[in-house]
Amino acid sequence: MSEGTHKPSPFYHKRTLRKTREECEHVREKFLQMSSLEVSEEVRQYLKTPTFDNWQWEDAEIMVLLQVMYTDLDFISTFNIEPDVLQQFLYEVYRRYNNIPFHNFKHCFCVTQMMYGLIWLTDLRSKIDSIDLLIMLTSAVCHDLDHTGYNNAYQINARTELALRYNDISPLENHHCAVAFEILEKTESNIFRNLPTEQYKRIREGIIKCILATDMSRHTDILNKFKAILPVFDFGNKDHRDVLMMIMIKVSDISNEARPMDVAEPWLDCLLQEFFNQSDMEKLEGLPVTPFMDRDKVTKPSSQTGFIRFVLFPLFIELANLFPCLEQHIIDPVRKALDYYTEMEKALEREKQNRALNETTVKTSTSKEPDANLEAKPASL
Ligand SMILES: Nc1nc2c(ncn2[C@@H]2O[C@H](COP(=O)(O)O)[C@@H](O)[C@H]2O)c(=O)[nH]1
Ligand SMILES: [Zn+2]
Repeated sequence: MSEGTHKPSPFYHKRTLRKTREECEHVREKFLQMSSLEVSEEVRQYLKTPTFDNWQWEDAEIMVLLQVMYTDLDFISTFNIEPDVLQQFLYEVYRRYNNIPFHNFKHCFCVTQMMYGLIWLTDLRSKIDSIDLLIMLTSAVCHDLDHTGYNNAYQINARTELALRYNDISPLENHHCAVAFEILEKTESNIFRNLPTEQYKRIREGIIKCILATDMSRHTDILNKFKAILPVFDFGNKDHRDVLMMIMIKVSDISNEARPMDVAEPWLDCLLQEFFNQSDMEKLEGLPVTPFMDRDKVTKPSSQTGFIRFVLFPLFIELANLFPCLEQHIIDPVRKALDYYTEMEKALEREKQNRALNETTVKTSTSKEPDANLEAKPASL
């Protein structure tokens, strides 16, 4: 579309994404009923592992599980968080994740659950202050609030309200963060309301840093910073801790392939569904089409093999350099996923070649048909 005529409504995508009031109220009631029930020790332990299967749990149960994380990391007692305020916070968070294929409340849960698992697996409680752990967990909970299913490239190219508001600088991540603090501005959902101003300031600064770090356009920059400090890493150094916190939210954010195959693969289907929705919209609106989202070019294996080789491994390996115990939990499963998608890629390639071969055979045989007819004609002709 030409300049000037292209004017997508900034609220174009907002009509159908939002959860309805009825849906929210229904989940809230269930959550409140369930939250008084005791979660078993078996589930509490399972919740600390990257093998946790999110697909077995409905949204109200997921809210209870998030509550368990705050409780079992002792945040309730350490930061004097009232149970009803935590419940209201979690409800507001649930309400403000949209009904979209990938960046939804279940993604929020998975990222938070991975962060929670990493905290336990690395015994991080013995290495850094609780306040940093609180920042990490809460950042994970809030990191994609009100995601519309269209990435930053789209926001910028379509000149959406978010891109305008944030001057094309990480529009989504800035928005997720702003929504988080909108929730925290309300007294009834401010889980930090009993903290002294200085602590609140530190938490706010930390959450902003962590959420903004999830913009993948900053990936290489953040990873290089981490690599540079790794040989002299010091848990007592605030600058080092800040980079580690950013790395850990990044790892958690893109960690689906570190999960068992039957948990991870449906997530890829959801991601591709969201990618394809975006590229369809880009085509419809005459915007540049994001190549890795184009349904005419991308397959499941082609999407994953490159992502695993060039994004996941380089990132996960560095975190495992600091915490060698993570190798078996996040590197080994990703290696398996790479094998799985490499095989799938080969199978698809074979299928494509066979199809091409069949088409050539059909073409050759049909192009021979007139000759055959001719041959069948009487010699006198
Ligand atoms: N091809 C794949 N891309 C992935 C996968 N997991 C994540 N991603 C990409 O990274 C960003 C993560 O940031 P978020 O804050 O938006 O969640 C996501 O949007 C994808 O573009 C994956 O398994 N394969
Ligand atoms: Zn995310």
